[in-house]
Amino acid sequence: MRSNYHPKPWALPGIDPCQGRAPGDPCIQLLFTPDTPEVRQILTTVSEQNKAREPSVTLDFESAFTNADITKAPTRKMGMVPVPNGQFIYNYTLNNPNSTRFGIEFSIVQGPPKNYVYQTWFNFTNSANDTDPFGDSMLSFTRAIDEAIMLITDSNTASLNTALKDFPLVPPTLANDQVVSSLGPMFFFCSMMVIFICVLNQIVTEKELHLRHSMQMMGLKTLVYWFSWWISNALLVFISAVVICGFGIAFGFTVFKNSNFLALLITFFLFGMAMVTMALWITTMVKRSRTAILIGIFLFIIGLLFESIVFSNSYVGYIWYDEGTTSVARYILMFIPFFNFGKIFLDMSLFATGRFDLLTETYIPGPGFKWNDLYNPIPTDFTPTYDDKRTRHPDVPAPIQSWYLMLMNIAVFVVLALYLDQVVADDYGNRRHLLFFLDPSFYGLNIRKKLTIREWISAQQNDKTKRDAARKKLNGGSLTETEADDDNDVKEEREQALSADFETQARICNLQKVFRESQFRKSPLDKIAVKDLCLTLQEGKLLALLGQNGAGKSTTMNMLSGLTQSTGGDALFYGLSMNTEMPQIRSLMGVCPQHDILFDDLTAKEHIELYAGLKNVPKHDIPRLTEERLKAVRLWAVKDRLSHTYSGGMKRRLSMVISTLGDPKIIFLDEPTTGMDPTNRRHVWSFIEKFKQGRIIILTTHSMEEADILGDRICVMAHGRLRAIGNSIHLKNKFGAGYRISLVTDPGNTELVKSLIESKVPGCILKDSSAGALLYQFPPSSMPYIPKLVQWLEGVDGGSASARTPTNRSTQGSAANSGRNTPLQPTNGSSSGLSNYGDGALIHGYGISQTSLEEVFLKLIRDANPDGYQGYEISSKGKLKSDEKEGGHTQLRHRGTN
Ligand SMILES: Nc1ncnc2c1ncn2[C@@H]1O[C@H](COP(=O)(O)OP(=O)(O)OP(=O)(O)O)[C@@H](O)[C@H]1O
Repeated sequence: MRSNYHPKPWALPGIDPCQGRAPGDPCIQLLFTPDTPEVRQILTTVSEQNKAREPSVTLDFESAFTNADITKAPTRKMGMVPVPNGQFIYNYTLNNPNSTRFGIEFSIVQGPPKNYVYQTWFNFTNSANDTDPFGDSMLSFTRAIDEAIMLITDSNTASLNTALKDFPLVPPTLANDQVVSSLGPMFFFCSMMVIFICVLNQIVTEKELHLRHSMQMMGLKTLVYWFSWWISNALLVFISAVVICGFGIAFGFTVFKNSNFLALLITFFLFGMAMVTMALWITTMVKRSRTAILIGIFLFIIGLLFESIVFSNSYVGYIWYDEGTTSVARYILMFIPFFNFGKIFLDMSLFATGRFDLLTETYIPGPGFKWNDLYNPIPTDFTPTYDDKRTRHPDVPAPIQSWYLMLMNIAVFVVLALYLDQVVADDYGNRRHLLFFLDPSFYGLNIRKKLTIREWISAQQNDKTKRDAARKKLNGGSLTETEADDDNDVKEEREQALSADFETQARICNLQKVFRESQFRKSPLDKIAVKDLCLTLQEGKLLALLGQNGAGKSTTMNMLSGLTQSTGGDALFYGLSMNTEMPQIRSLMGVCPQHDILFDDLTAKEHIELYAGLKNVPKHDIPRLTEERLKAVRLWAVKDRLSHTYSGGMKRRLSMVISTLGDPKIIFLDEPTTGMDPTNRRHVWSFIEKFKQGRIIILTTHSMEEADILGDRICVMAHGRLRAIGNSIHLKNKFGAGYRISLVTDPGNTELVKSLIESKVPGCILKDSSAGALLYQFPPSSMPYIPKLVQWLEGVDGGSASARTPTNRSTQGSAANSGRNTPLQPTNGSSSGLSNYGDGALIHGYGISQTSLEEVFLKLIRDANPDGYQGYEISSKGKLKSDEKEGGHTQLRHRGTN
């Protein structure tokens, strides 16, 4: 602050000029009453005296105001205006704040002695026309009046009696409207932001839980998905807009009472919809719900500050339209819905409630917001002359512009949401080309020629040749594994899949999936999850897909079910190509994905109704279907419980049932029985077994028992490649170690028994011999000798060994006939017997077992991982731990295997 130790005197100036709200605006210099000759004489003297002091100020008499002029603001600079009385001065300055510089009311007592009593009205505010009694402006005025009185009268006999009074200020009764108009944008913004954050969270959670994918696999179209979100929220936004307007009116806020209801409703609705659409757009770029909520809160805070600071009054609210503010800021802000909302709500508040002028501390009442005001530029104030062009903000656009901008916001966000939804990679790595919209197939126009099966196969082969060449180049001229290394069955399967003459309902040709290290270039480090898979699939047959963790089973299922795009190859289902006709395939398809994709807040019954609806199941069939399917998997009793209260196994069963809705011809079951207890698992098996008639089913599992029982054909994958294929018996015979027989004899007869066995079964291998207990392994080459040996052991060939018929006879015969074991009566293919024919019997007991599917699986996995497979527990030397060997049969503990 400036110090002033030696203040200097200065001459008091004359009466300074009046001023309107803005420089040059109309104003009144003086309102005076009563209009008597004596008063006019005093004021004429004042005017003349002042000319010398302030030549720029002309204090001429104007024509008198009548009571009818009480609300008429000045339309030009006026001098001294006679008014009817002091009350008029009060009312006039209240109705037209800051328009008048001074008021004066004389009550001259004629005497003697003569007493000049007068009261001066002044404007005790900080803005235009401020004439506070402590400033020189007020002092000059009273000096001028007193001087004039002294000049025209005998100062020895007359006396002066002066009083001061300030102009009336804002009536405090309208304070609540001031709160609404200044805090309104903030408050109503908050209510819409709640919906915004909810939408963000719900959609991203749905994405995170893959619920959307599941619905899409069940036939939900992308546009329908977005539209359903948009329309359901439109309803919510409409209800909340009605509630907000209703509350505003019920609480009697002027901004609501004095505004056109429809205009208000549309404003809130458009703002809500713009925010909802903005949320839809943001969800396309966010994968985790936590991130979505953080973004929502961030925008909420920014918006709140914006509304509370920027749009709380017209000084800052219209700053964007000032000449000094760069228009770039305004153009950017136009894309933010809460900017557009804040602007129009401020406009409405100004029209409806007027405004509280912070600088002048004056309440300026508004005329109300009518429909037509949407098209009127914003007035600078709401004096009765606000229709006058000069009193309007020249650059502030009419309120309707905010509606147009919010509609523009909605359109832009819709386009962005739909576009980014296609080009931003999802959790499965799916994304379309940046220019996907130029492809006619995107619009359902299939201009590609439908290929014959021969052409299709040839296209797949050409494609593979190119891929191989590219990979060879990338790997420095070699391919790590080729088809030549494949097992014979796998080769045969490939030939069938690639033969146009082989008739089958579905075939997979050279299917490949590469997960890229980099989005931009190929690299030797790219993960080949599935490599040139060729398979044939037949109706009524279930194909069980086995493989270690990370073998590529789920990726295969995901590609076939359209969840992930393949990076090479194709599949044909009933003549429809997976790559180009997935929407048609989806209508034939049912999927039970690896992870349950259920809505927490829906019951089992509601899930079935939802998905049956998506699958176009006739409405009248749904109740019957619900009962039949839920009973089949034993969920009928809990059909009305919310799915989040279900156990893991129950959820799995529900997912399984969902995959069977809509009578699909192709069903993908990814580990359908994970987490189920043995009883329920058997129910599900039974259901699958019945359901597979006339359908193609592909099932992945880690349960060898399940594959053994359900699989008409079993294939084993490792490192994305098919390693073996065939029915259970075929695989056991081909890859198993053959049979194992354990015998118990007297220790003294050990050598005799050994020589007998070895003579009966050439090529058998003694694995263990201790204290009369012998363990033999018979390789597949010795299979022809096994029946004879068993007869000998049973004593039915008249030999010396004797044992009673095993109580737990193998079902191998029937299994061999059908190519697999009987469902629901699983067997490990073993039998056992116990000699009890007295002390003379050579063999006291024996047990026989065939290699299990698990052993076959483990062998194949070991062969595929010569250096040890990290998915299994291995010792430091890379050998299996000894405590994991059971009864001579190697048992591997598989991580994550049920
Ligand atoms: N989105 C992805 N990005 C990168 N690599 C992936 C992706 N999804 C899968 N993979 C890789 O692809 C390989 C095959 O995975 P997949 O899920 O198909 O195996 P799986 O046989 O189903 O295994 P599990 O039995 O554990 O379910 C794995 O090495 C995995 O790490």
